[in-house]
Amino acid sequence: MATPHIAAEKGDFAPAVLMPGDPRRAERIASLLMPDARKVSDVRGIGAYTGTVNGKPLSVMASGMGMPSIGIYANELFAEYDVRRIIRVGTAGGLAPKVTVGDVVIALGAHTDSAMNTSRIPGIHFSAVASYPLVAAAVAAAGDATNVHVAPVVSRDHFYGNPPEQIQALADYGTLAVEMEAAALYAVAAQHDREALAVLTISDHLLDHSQDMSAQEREENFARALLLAVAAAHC
Ligand SMILES: O=P(O)(O)O[C@H]1O[C@H](CO)[C@@H](O)[C@H]1O
Ligand SMILES: O=c1cc[nH]c(=O)[nH]1
Repeated sequence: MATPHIAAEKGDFAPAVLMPGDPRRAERIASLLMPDARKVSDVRGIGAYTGTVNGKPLSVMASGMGMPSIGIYANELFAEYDVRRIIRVGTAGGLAPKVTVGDVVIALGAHTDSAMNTSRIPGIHFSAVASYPLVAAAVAAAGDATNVHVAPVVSRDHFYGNPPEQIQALADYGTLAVEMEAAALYAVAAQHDREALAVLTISDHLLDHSQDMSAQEREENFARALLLAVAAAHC
């Protein structure tokens, strides 16, 4: 049984899926975590892998970039493959002085400028929030690490051209980072009565670009976030 975007059989996916944006990061995570990983789909070059970690089943699949893309994959995984939880393992731009490059943000909620959530419930400003048990598991796995934060992020439709006054206002409201998928993921999970979380590594900083990661570093630097994501996947 296939969907328009996933060529896999029912049962090919584990109940928990780790979902980075980058297909190469997905491949890296799968080979790092799961020596027994097998590729279960490769439509559009979006590899999906299933194996086990410490004897527990896990899948890894990329989302591509942006809310429409993650919305498609999350919908198909929840609706057709009986996936119960998706944990995004992404990168994000820091937007407040409190975070630095390499820090991890557990995204408690996600503001958005996307019409995808505005149009969900007419007349309502939808609150895109993470699933509490997954947040709790990730926080517990972080222990007393000082470079792990639990806070709202903003999911934007545009990568380029963040309006400075908007970024400042978001920071004033306690928002720590900007990325492009969490708000849609949280909404799709709520729609399907499933669970979701985004664990984000700060890859660059909007206020100081001197420490920004290269494309290669963005593909490779996810070890700390991965520990928290696996804890949430298997809680
Ligand atoms: O590194 P990923 O997980 O793709 O996440 C971030 O990077 C991409 C932009 O470069 C967007 O998808 C954004 O959300
Ligand atoms: O600045 C950034 C970095 C990663 N992802 C984003 O969407 N923005």
